[in-house]
Amino acid sequence: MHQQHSALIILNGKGAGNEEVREAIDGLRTAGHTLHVRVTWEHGDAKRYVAEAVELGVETVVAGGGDGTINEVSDALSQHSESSRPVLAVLPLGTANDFATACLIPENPQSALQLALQGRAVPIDFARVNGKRVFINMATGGFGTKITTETPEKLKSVLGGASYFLHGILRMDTLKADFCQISGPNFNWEGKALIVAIGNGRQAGGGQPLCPEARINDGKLELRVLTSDELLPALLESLFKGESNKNVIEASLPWLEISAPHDMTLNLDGEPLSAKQFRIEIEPDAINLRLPPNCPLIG
Ligand SMILES: Nc1ncnc2c1ncn2[C@@H]1O[C@H](COP(=O)(O)OP(=O)(O)OP(=O)(O)O)[C@@H](O)[C@H]1O
Repeated sequence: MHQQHSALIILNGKGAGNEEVREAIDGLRTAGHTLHVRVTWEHGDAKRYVAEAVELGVETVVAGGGDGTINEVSDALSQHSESSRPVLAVLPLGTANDFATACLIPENPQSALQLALQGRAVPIDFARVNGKRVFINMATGGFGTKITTETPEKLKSVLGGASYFLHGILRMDTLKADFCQISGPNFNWEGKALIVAIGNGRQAGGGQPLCPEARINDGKLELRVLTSDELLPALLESLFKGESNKNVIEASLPWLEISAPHDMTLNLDGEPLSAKQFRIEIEPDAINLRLPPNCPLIG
């Protein structure tokens, strides 16, 4: 017998006018599924809608947007007890959609919503930062200043073509290598870091596989640190292509701590966080996510 499902879809306002989404939702409602739709206008809206979804007792919360929306929805879900958390699903409507792309979640709204309602729910890990916020894809960081303008002209003039990647990944307009210490179980490193990538997922910055071995359900974070004062194109290429290089430090850890004498900025799936100390810890199997059967991020 055809099974009916319930979901609350949190649509980022930027994608609210999408006709394909409207048609797909109409079709699924006609087929008997219960779909509540809520549209965000600004940061913070997703949190209220997640609370409403928990109250309604829907099976699934669908994050309709880009990586920033998935991050906001995941973080809001992490604030509810594990037993009351609905299953998470993704309707990719962002610009880059790095998490959805790496998971092979379909781009087409009709297929993405079918998966969101009927797909296999797989337990995946949360990465929690300083005991508070969580991310499910990637934290990327470095030392510099956060972007102040839409076009990072300063970065472009210094780095040329590489600026696009750095801006997309780090959301910074200046970048310099600086001293930091990173530790975890049986792991200690200190030195000058230019870029730090901590992956639960694999890619960021519009298709850059910074943490190519990461799995979202392995209880581990994949750490990759680019250590150099010089932004040599070859080094960047190694980092972006996931190749080994003597200037790239790699480790796979259930938790890690970073401390630095100067403020460091981490971009948590689009959300910047500046501090001198970070502790990032995996919470294994913290949330169920609807994934296609061929998802390569599942170990
Ligand atoms: N109606 C709205 N208009 C503009 N921005 C919004 C709206 N509602 C929420 N936001 C903000 O949008 C941001 C999330 O955007 P999101 O990352 O989903 O899109 P994107 O940047 O296009 O995607 P990607 O990161 O995949 O490129 C959040 O910071 C959120 O506060």
